[in-house]
Amino acid sequence: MTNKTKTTAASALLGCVADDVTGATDLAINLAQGGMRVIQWLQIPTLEDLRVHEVDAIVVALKTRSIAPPEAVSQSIAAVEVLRGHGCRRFYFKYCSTFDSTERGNIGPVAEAMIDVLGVEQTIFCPAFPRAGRTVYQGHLFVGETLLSESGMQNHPLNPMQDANLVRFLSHQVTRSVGRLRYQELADANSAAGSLQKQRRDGIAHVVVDCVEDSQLQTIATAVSDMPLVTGGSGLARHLGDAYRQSGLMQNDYATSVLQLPLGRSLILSGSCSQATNRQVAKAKSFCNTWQLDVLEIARDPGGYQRQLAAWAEASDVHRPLLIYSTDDPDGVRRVQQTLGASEAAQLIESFLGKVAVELTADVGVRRLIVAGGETSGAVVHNLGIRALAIGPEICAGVPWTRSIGGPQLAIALKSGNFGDDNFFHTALEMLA
Ligand SMILES: Nc1ncnc2c1ncn2[C@@H]1O[C@H](COP(=O)(O)OP(=O)(O)OP(=O)(O)O)[C@@H](O)[C@H]1O
Ligand SMILES: O=C(O)[C@@H](O)C(=O)CO
Repeated sequence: MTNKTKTTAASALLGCVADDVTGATDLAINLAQGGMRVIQWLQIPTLEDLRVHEVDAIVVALKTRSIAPPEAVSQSIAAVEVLRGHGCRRFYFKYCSTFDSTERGNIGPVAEAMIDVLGVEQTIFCPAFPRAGRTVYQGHLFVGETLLSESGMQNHPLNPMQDANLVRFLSHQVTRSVGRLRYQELADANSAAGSLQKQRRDGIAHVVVDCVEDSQLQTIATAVSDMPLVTGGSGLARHLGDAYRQSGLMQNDYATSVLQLPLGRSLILSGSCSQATNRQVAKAKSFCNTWQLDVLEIARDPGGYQRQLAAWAEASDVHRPLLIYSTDDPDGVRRVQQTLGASEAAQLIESFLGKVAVELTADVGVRRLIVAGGETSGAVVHNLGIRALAIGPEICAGVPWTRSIGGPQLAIALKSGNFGDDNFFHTALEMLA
């Protein structure tokens, strides 16, 4: 992405709407690695905003994964309208590679509303991201070697995933029929495109796509390059640049940006309760000043608790990163939820971590910020008033360092709950050392 301010940037080809902030960053780095220039907005931009940055792909990060379906639909469509108004000709709806949703939505309702507003007959559902261990076979989603519903995601605090059969699960969320693009049809792009076409003729609007390896993502990207709307995780996005170049929609292949990232103290805020984040937090305790949030105490006296935490941060060793977390195992989460209610607890923690981010960047000199968890990240960037992100180098599959545009000058890494190996936090901070 160029940083030059222009008033007449050409229209971006691809307009993307992501249902959470870490998912959007994951999408952005994958598009960038496919040779596209990308900007990520943290709220719906204005047409004026979009004229300033010359890019090939615009990613709009919403926080619609866990809200009521009508509200998710209305925000997503508002984003699509701006992207279409800007001149985008291809659209991408990004959700989690673990298909995070409930029987009511929001993946199905949002995709269906996008189908309607864009006037298309069909879209695909491709959560697969083999490089991050997400594969789909016979319509079933796997995390590593395990079915989604046995992967730990069945205990998710907001959207427990208890059915790995995506055709069945998606069917509960949509009004039109759901089909499959089968493993056997992925031998080449023509065979995949042929199957999609046949299903389109048969009136199948939603097609769940099998995919167990990266080369199949390439095949799928080529097969769908003429589809106005695709939906999925971020794996497919890595191959869209090539597919669009092959079909003549894009000419250039851009290298990923080298970003100047600010110097200052490091802070890790973790609100994800995924198995991966639990392991990463456990590892990070050895090199961080560490504070585990007492959620019930926050509920009792949020102001007093925040003052205690700020005093601790102020007094702590400036050479060690700060680690503040509500991350807990399923029993700990259950105890909190039984007392406060699941969504009340979530909102309380998110808003508290958002305020902590504001206070510690303003008062303690934090300039490098890592946030774990999509909902948590959404709350933190909104509290900080950051408008957009420039995408930098990749830390691990799906997680880049980024630089804030608007709000405080920060290097920020937004980590999806399930991403990264056990040493993720250390690796991320070492990259900036
Ligand atoms: N100890 C806790 N008890 C109850 N709820 C918690 C606790 N800690 C965090 N939460 C809530 O759980 C939710 C975790 O969602 P979040 O999206 O941040 O992480 P994730 O789902 O693991 O990540 P991703 O969406 O990137 O996969 C947040 O709303 C958070 O506030
Ligand atoms: O697709 C993924 O797994 C992530 O980008 C994500 O959305 C997790 O919240």
